[in-house]
Amino acid sequence: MDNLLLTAAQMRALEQAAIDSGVVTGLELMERAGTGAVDAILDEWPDLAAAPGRAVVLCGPGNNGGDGFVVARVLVGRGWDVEVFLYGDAEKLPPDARVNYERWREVGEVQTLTGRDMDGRGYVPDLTIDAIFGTGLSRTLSWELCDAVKQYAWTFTQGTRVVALDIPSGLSAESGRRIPCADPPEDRLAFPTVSPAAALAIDLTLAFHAPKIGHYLGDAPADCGRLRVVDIGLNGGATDVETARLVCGPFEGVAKASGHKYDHGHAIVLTGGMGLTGAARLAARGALRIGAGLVTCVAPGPAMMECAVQLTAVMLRRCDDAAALADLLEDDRINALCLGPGMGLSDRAGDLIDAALSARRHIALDADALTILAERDDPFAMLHHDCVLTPHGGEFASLFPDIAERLNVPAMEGPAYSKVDATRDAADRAGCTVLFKGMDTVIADEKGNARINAAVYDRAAPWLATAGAGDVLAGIIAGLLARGLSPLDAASSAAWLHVEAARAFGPGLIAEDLPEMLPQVLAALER
Ligand SMILES: NC(=O)C1=CN([C@@H]2O[C@H](COP(=O)(O)OP(=O)(O)OC[C@H]3O[C@@H](n4cnc5c(N)ncnc54)[C@H](OP(=O)(O)O)[C@@H]3O)[C@@H](O)[C@H]2O)[C@@H](O)CC1
Ligand SMILES: [K+]
Repeated sequence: MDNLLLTAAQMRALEQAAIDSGVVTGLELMERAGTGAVDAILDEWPDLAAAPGRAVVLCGPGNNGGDGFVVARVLVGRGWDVEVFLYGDAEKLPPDARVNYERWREVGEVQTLTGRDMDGRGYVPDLTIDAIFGTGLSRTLSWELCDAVKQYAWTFTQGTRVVALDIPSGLSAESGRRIPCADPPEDRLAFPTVSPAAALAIDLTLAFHAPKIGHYLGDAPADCGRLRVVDIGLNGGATDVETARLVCGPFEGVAKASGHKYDHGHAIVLTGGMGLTGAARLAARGALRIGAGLVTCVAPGPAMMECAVQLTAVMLRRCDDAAALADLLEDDRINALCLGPGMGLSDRAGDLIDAALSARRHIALDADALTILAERDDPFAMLHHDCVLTPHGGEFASLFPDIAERLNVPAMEGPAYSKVDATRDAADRAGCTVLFKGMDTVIADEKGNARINAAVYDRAAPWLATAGAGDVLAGIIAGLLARGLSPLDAASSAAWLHVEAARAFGPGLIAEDLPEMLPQVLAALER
């Protein structure tokens, strides 16, 4: 289950296609955006609807600024007192924005958005509208703009509701990251520049038509405040360019159909040595709770007793070396493996990984398995398209150093390289599905499909940052692979369920709780 997210270029293409087809003009879309924004704001804060107040609208040089002029005019029409500032040259506004600039000029003044005078208005507005940049931001922001917005924000953000039109100004609609501000002049070096997106402390972001990919990545969830979508009457989201989708639920196959236990697969989880089996046992519990028919922990001799006293429904087999694992995998009912949690970095662990990869099963590779691969000359030589790699940021940088470097350099111009691009490139190189963890988990496969499982906005799950949570995720993936989901669907569903389990438990969560919350999460899906 998923929802389409758009790049800035796709949004422009949709808009252009609608305009070219003659069903709507750009001016009508801008009117709908501005009117829809005011409706959404007054719906969000009924006190503002009940008593019109004072607003400040900060407009920029493109169509986002045009939306701002519409908002200003509509607010005045509803009894508001509005001041408008423009960053840029009114003569150079694009045509639709220019029309709305002129319409606004019939209603009120336009002041210049500079550092001067921004901090001395003599009142605190009830509402501030950020309409400086939208999806067209394409390069480093000038110091003068950043300074002006900072001065305004420092004086007024306490007490004013701040709303960003489409996306907070300064954020890339592709990467969700802040595009840097230019360095200050020599005599202002002591005054740090701050991105308008951060300085304004935005309470609400109103995305027009659909969320953009950047709304769910990088700095955006912290900078956007709440995120709402404003319908501007554009049809659908179909584009001919591959894009990313937001994971909004588990994929087909997670709900359990009737059948014998072997119809639901047999997952095995390789443990570490004595004293190091906890991570694998957590993973195994996740695999079993998500419905794998059978789950077996596979442990070396010295760790057998430790596992035996802890496991009941999860089965246990001894396996001392790669040859023993290869023998075990002669049983073709074993259809999925989980490798890595607590496995250690020994040569034995490396040999076990090779034996597993040679046996061509569905395999979730996590933690130590990723570290072992990253140390190899060719980490991806033995991977195949039934594998899922689940790196966090550090593991991703070890496995794909050049891709991580490209992702981490500040984006000076658009469209910015995003975590979606990076994960897609990583999956292409690895030849399998990659799940790049974070609050903005991105899942991509080797065919170019990409999805975002966002634990942000009203799905925030801060309690997931706890030891062992990643091991459970790897186990849930292995369980879903055993049940026959494709690597992309297994990884996406697992990421979604993992966040839902954390949210269902709430504060105080520890990793052991995650598998135990899955029945409740699954039951809620059936209601
Ligand atoms: N698509 C749709 O369906 C609809 C879109 N709508 C709205 O339009 C918005 C997109 O409009 P947009 O393309 O004009 O982009 P926007 O962000 O306003 O500004 C770009 C301008 O800024 C300039 N510029 C760029 N970077 C800069 C910098 N660092 N410093 C200084 N200047 C910089 C750039 O100049 P240039 O690069 O051309 O030199 C250009 O002039 C979208 O977010 C939504 O709000 C709605 O009306 C409803 C329908
Ligand atoms: K904006």
